[in-house]
Amino acid sequence: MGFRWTQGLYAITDETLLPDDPTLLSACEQALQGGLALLQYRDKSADGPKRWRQAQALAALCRGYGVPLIINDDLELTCRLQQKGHRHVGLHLGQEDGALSDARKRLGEQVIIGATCHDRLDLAEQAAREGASYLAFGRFFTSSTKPGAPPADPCCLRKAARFGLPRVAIGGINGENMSVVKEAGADLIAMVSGIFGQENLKSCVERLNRRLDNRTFANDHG
Ligand SMILES: Cc1ncc(COP(=O)(O)OP(=O)(O)O)c(N)n1
Ligand SMILES: Cc1nc(C(=O)O)sc1CCOP(=O)(O)O
Ligand SMILES: [Mg+2]
Repeated sequence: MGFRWTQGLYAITDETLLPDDPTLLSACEQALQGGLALLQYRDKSADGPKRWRQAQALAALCRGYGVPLIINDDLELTCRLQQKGHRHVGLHLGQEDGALSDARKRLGEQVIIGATCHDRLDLAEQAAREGASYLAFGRFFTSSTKPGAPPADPCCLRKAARFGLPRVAIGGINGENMSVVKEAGADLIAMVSGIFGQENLKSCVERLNRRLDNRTFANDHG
């Protein structure tokens, strides 16, 4: 199965917006129907059994849509899914989440591993050297999901083109402001509340995709 994941919308789950299994799975399925490049499972709780159950369900769901599932923070969970045969599962690591080089050794060369770089090119350079598959920059706008994330200027996206890796923009992005990061060079647009905080998720994601593809940012009210 081939996955084309290097451009487009990157939806990230949130345990407050999607508090139980049916809500989580139904919302993710609708978003996948609308067209995602990547889906990230982000659950900051310490409930291991819940995380394992939900991650397995999302991995099965994503496989049906040909979309990679990225696990936030948790190398062990990613390894367990890999051992279960889920070859389309990857990992996202922040600066406090363990060494990217160790994760790359454990997971192998083919697995998608993303790295948080804030707005720092030195962190991006290190992540690229250690084998990152994509580089994530942000936060670009005020984020209700993670208000304390350090702010970033969109110009870091353009400068990061030198690493030759897909660039992810994150933080407070929605249909109204995503043109700013897209025009600055973002390949993937990551959203929590810009997707999972909305109604009618399939049509919401379709609308976001139309805006991205057609670059009809200012006039698209559809
Ligand atoms: C695509 C993407 N970019 C950045 C982050 C943030 O990761 P991190 O800094 O580790 O913060 P937490 O998400 O763990 O709170 C991300 N998860 N995904
Ligand atoms: C998880 C996360 N990381 C960020 C960073 O800047 O590294 S901002 C963020 C929250 C993104 O949620 P929303 O799209 O609702 O703002
Ligand atoms: Mg993290």
